[in-house]
Amino acid sequence: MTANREAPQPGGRRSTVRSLARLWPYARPVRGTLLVAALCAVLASCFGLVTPLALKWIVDGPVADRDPPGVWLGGLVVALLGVAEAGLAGARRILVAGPLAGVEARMRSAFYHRLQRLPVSFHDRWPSGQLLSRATTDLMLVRIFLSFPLTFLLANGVTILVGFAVLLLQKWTLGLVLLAPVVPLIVLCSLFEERYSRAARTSQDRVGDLTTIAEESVLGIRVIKGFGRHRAQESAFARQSALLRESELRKASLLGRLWGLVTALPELAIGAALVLGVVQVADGDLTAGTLVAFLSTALALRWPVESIGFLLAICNDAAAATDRFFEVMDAPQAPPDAAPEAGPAAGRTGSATVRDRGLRLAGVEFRYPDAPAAAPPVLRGVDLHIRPGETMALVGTTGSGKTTLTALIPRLHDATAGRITLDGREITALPRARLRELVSVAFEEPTLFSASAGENVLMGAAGAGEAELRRALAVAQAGFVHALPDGHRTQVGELGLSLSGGQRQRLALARAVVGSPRYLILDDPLSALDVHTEALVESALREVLATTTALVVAHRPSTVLLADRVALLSGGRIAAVGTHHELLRGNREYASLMSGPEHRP
Ligand SMILES: Nc1ncnc2c1ncn2[C@@H]1O[C@H](COP(=O)(O)OP(=O)(O)OP(=O)(O)O)[C@@H](O)[C@H]1O
Repeated sequence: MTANREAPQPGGRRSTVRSLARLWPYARPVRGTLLVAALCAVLASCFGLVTPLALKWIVDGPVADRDPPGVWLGGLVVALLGVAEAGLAGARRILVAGPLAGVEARMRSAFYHRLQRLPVSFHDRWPSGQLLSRATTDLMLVRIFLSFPLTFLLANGVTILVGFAVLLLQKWTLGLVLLAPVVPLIVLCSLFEERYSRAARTSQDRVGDLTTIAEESVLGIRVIKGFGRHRAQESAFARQSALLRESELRKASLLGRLWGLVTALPELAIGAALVLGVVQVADGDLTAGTLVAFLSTALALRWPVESIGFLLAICNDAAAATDRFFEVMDAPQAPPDAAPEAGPAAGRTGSATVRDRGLRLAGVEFRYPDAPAAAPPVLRGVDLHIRPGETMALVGTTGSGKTTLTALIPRLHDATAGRITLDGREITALPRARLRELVSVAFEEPTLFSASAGENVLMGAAGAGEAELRRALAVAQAGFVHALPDGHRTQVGELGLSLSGGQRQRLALARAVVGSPRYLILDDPLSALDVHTEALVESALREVLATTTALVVAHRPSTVLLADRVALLSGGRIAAVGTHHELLRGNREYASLMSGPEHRP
């Protein structure tokens, strides 16, 4: 059980700066704070650079003149500079912490909002771990970038420029010696950036794959235990974990090598400047104080220069995270709702001619977006009319497209051709919210949420209250809810796994009927019930079905008998429509499906 769906891979070489620039709309509201924080960092660095000048003054002044009060004064100035530097660094951190946590939270909300609105076909394609890791680890990397490297790249850049200006002013010959490593460092950094950005992307994609395996293992723990697959699952996890470790080590090795060179080259230059400086002092071309100040300034520039390596690394991690974030944010959304119609008829479905009323599918074709080009559509030329108040059973072999067809009516997928109308009105012309008020669905797999049993049911209809909840629970024969410790307020646990399959199915059914929808779509709603409960649910459902127009996917005669007519789906088309008995007598495929191959006309 490893991730078999793959998130789309990025194509081509990307630019770190262009990727990071896309964060601007999210960072914009806190730009003032970021600017003040950057100023604090620049000021702190500048104080660090003033300290060597104070040292020069102490060495060439009070020390040379043997003036103890002067030395004390100099010491006090140096101490105050240090305190100011530390205070500014602390202030910067405090300033950015709150606003940037806000940026991260806003990005996460925007991401979640987007996920909720992306079409089902997107979620069919993307592994859940890839989405989870983008919403968590990647956004954390983005916050780290905004709070640390963004300001420090600016502050360190300014510090390096000011520092070198001071060095050149103090003694330009020695300054040039220190500038010698600049060109090799630029070449090294650009080589590093190219390689590290690829490694960062690989690593973050692997975090997503690992998250998918972990999530599947937790959700599928019953299957894993039931089939004794924990060792196989563990080795799948270990393999993915090893891949992640490998890419993390690659990142560490690239950063280690860069850091080594970024540290060594300036150290060599400082060593050379020291030797040259001492010779110049001996020759009387330079004062000892200037040499001390020069070397102190050079040493104060060590951190801004050495930090370039890991600041670049964090920038690349954040750029990969930003790309991954926007891959989801840029994914095409479901087409927008049609513009609302003006006038009193807007939003109503009741103005149809008698012929059009009810649910009608005309020439409907559907192909999954990721199906191979050569594969035939799952549904083609589907024509079906369910009259108002009628219940139609949909029967077909497994994989014939029944679930696919039911998904087209609430527009979980859009038909690739043909028309679906409710009381003569095309579903694509209805706002989705209105469509989903009119059409209610109980899926074959009854998904529940970490909420109370009652809240799970009431999700089926906005504004429904206690009375509707009780009625829906009664219809779905879900009276077991009242016997739970807190009645319908009892939490049902993640995915409802604390309930039996039949109990989950009855809650899902209650959710579908709670809003007394005008159209009801039930995908094999009774499959997990025992014969006794099934009979009870069926008799209650008959009452609900009498007041709605319903399409019920059925595998068993008992479910089919709830329907007025039956449609047989075969080869992607509606092959026959009639009553259960008519089809049983006249259609060999139907008879075989309902009763086994021995039941032939
Ligand atoms: N998300 C998807 N992407 C691509 N193909 C899909 C997808 N979902 C289903 N299919 C394919 O569409 C076809 C119809 O599937 P569907 O689930 O509609 O069948 P069904 O009649 O409901 O089957 P069952 O009775 O077993 O529930 C199958 O061949 C299936 O492999």
